[in-house]
Amino acid sequence: MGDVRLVAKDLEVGHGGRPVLKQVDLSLRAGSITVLVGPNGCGKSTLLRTVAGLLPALGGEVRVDDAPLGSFARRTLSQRLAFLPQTSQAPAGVTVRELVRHGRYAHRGALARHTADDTEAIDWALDVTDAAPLAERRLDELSGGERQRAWLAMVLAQRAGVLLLDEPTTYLDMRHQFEVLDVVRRLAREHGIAVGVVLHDLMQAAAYADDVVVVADGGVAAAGPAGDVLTPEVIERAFGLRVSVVRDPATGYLACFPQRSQAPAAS
Ligand SMILES: Nc1ncnc2c1ncn2[C@@H]1O[C@H](COP(=O)(O)OP(=O)(O)OP(=O)(O)O)[C@@H](O)[C@H]1O
Repeated sequence: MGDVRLVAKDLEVGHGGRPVLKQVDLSLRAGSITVLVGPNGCGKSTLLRTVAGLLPALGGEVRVDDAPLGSFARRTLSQRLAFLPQTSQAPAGVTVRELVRHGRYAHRGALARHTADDTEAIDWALDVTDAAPLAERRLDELSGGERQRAWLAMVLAQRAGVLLLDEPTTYLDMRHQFEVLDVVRRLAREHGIAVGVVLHDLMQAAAYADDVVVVADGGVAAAGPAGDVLTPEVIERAFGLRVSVVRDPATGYLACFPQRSQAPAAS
């Protein structure tokens, strides 16, 4: 198992001093994907934004590469940790390459000249997200899936060891959802990035997670390896939904199926 890149201990998160989640422990390891799941409004985004340093913690601590989150200046933190929020806005008319170049501001500042390192990081980020053919296209002319790959390329160009993604598959069709998650898995496996990702779809969580954190009822309801955590009991407790969990013999991936009260119509 890879080194711990980000750790949260006894973390309390919330808004305006009002707690949403308490006693959260979380570890993100190099080369590993940790998926946060939980019902709507349970606090997944609040947790991710707090560990990204965008919301103040109400209690407990977050450490990145073994240093307190608060000890980093914004730019040095961006070199270690990249965060892609649920929705992002770009200036009108910006091209994909210009957007991805923004990811390098963490390293160079907005006004500094670009170096060969920057060009290499931008080309790598475009390449690994299959966004290179889109590089000169305007972001506002792309499909939702193409645009999402461009945003992902932008955060990758930061070349951070920790990648936090808040529902990166929203608005994507099934093929593009899996394409984006395949890219994320490749980043973890081949580049040793520690990934923390919020996903709504339990099928995707089961297929891509090394570890799962189930957030519900004001805290962490269960956490650990996907195969241990994604059980019918845990899912029913957290989501109020009865499911069957099976392992696909062809791929070895876990899959969750809702149990319906009515049998499917005969074909
Ligand atoms: N900026 C804010 N100010 C005050 N309360 C907020 C703010 N953002 C979120 N909340 C509240 O915090 C709680 C957790 O919201 P959060 O967005 O973290 O949940 P979530 O699990 O990510 O939800 P979803 O699955 O619907 O995206 C909710 O009760 C929400 O209303």
